[in-house]
Amino acid sequence: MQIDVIKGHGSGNDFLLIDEISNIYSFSEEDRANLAKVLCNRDSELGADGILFIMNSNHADGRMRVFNADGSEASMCGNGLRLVARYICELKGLNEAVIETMKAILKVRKQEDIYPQVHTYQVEISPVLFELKALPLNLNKPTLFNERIKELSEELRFTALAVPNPHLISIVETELLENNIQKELSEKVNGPNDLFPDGVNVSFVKLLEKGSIYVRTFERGVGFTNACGTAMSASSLVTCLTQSNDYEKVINVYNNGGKVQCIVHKLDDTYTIDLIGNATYLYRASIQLNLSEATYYVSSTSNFAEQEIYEKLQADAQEMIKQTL
Ligand SMILES: N[C@@H](CCC[C@H](N)C(=O)O)C(=O)O
Repeated sequence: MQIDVIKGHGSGNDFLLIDEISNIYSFSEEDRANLAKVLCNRDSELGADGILFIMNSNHADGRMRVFNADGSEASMCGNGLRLVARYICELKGLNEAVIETMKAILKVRKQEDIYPQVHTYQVEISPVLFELKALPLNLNKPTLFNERIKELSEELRFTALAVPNPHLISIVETELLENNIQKELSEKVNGPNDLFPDGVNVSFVKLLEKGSIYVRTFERGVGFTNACGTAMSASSLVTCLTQSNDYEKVINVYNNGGKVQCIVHKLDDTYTIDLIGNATYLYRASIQLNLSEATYYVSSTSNFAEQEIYEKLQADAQEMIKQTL
């Protein structure tokens, strides 16, 4: 069969967008998982961190389903939602929209460019849940805020939250970004395990200066990615809870793929986060696919001329990381 995809990225977290609004593909659930495994394979022609299926919704302007590179489905994807926001807004001629995700209907809107000529979208990250059963995390306590998990590390402190995909966040010093600790501990908990039956995304966060943080994430179902939007949002919230940053103020979040901005809102005990950043298209591709044999080839591509401009944002972000990390 032939399918058309757009490859795009948010902060270098790259995805294949498949439009099931304009095309009738009729994928089974098994097909979706297999598509993710086959097309996202980095040794194949396309390769990506995941697939974003863009679908019609009965309750919203569109619906997003996210599959990680290993074929697992995630409840949410912040960087991916910016790409889907752009796709749906452009398809339907909107400046703002609501998009159905697995666990919530979320507001998205086109934003002022975060960097000259870089397509920029703002997406809502919500609901935010601290109850350990929401991740789930099997510890004998209701929540985990800046505390040790003895099974994982004697030294590090963690906060666990679901936004609503599961995240484990640790605020660290630079030395801890320079060794293998994050990879080693992430590999223990990334996939299903006794502590996190559904696995977890693991982020190390370094405070750079007031209003600026650096976040690196080992993602469930993928491994280290250039950036993870939900992780950067969750990390921003954790730095507000620890009083290193302020609610309602822009937090610049640097990552290995560039930079986004987060604004954390607190209303009584309810938190929501605005995630603002690029939604960059790389190219459009037509694929000839043989799913039963798990093979495909790309029959044609056409480039969007957006990456060169994005790389200026990325170079500025890398300079900031180099100077402050
Ligand atoms: N990179 C995404 C998150 C994708 C899902 C994640 N790997 C999970 O399994 O929860 C983002 O930008 O939020």
